[in-house]
Amino acid sequence: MAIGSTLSEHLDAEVARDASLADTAKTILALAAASIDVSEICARGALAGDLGAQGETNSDGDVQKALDVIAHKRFTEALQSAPVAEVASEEADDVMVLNPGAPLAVAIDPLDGSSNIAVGMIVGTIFGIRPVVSDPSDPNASFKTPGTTQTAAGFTVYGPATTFVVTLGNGTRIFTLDRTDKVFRLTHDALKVVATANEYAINSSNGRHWDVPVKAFIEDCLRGEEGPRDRNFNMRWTAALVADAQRVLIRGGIFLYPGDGRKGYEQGRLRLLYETAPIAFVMEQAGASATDGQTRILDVVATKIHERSPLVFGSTDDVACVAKYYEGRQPAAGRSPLFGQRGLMRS
Ligand SMILES: O=P(O)(O)OC[C@H]1O[C@](O)(COP(=O)(O)O)[C@@H](O)[C@@H]1O
Ligand SMILES: [Mg+2]
Ligand SMILES: [Mg+2]
Repeated sequence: MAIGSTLSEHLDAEVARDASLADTAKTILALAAASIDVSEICARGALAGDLGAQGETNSDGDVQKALDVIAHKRFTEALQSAPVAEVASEEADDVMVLNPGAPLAVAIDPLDGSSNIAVGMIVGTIFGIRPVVSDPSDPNASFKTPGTTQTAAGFTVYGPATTFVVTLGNGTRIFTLDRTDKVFRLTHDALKVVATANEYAINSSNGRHWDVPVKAFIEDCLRGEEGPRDRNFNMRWTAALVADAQRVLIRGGIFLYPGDGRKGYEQGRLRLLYETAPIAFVMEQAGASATDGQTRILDVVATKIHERSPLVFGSTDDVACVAKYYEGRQPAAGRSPLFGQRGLMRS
């Protein structure tokens, strides 16, 4: 597809390739339209009111900000006009029933990176689309399938530019909002994430709570050229998963939000259905990887809709390197005499 083509044109091409994606394509268009509206609000910043004003606590224990609620409302309204039967939103306790009998279910994080709202930094929206599973005895049945059942996934980044990142299982592409025509235009076709890079993202203020493999991995990165990884690393943490994910797609590197020792953080902070599974689908379709440390994220099945999952994603060699630490094959340099010498253990 030519650079500059619209998201609509891309979706038409995907449906021409696979007619079973027609409902998914309609749903993506509804999500994109809502993203443009939320983008307009973000672009007004403080002129749009106190978007960071605190309200109720959501089912995950996070205090909702005004923009969380606005985005939830706008996206669920938009999905009402799409072939979507059920929505699992971060900002709703239970699965919402929109159009009974429709074929699709959507998991959505309407506003990702909420702590950035009040300071005017990057935020986003994350979504995963999957087929409805009818089970009269379980209202959450559609969301209890592995991430591999997603027909599409993606995210919007409300940053200096608004971008819409999407996969329908045929590569990952980035579309950038053309504010003049109010359409998303293709700017990054069929992304291919580099196999390794010298950049990692982790909230290191949690370092003392990490488990041994993550501590060892980060210690070895910090040792730079003098450690077993033989090179120096740069660190980035935007506090918005979407922004870190877009950077990894374009520049490579690795992102980690592991489980840690804090109460309630045993499985990390991020939610499987509307954060880690969609990001994993986007990453794999761009040639990158995503794991919870032991298991490929796309193989994990949720047992409840707000379930959390550790998340490690990014350049394949770097993710494989973290997996080695989890397998105990790569302890931090200096931890054991066996691994203490530079160059003995290379990733
Ligand atoms: O505040 P922390 O622990 O650094 O966590 C930041 C992470 O939490 C999130 O903000 C969670 O998403 P929400 O803002 O949608 O709850 C991610 O975007 C981000 O990567
Ligand atoms: Mg989020
Ligand atoms: Mg959120």
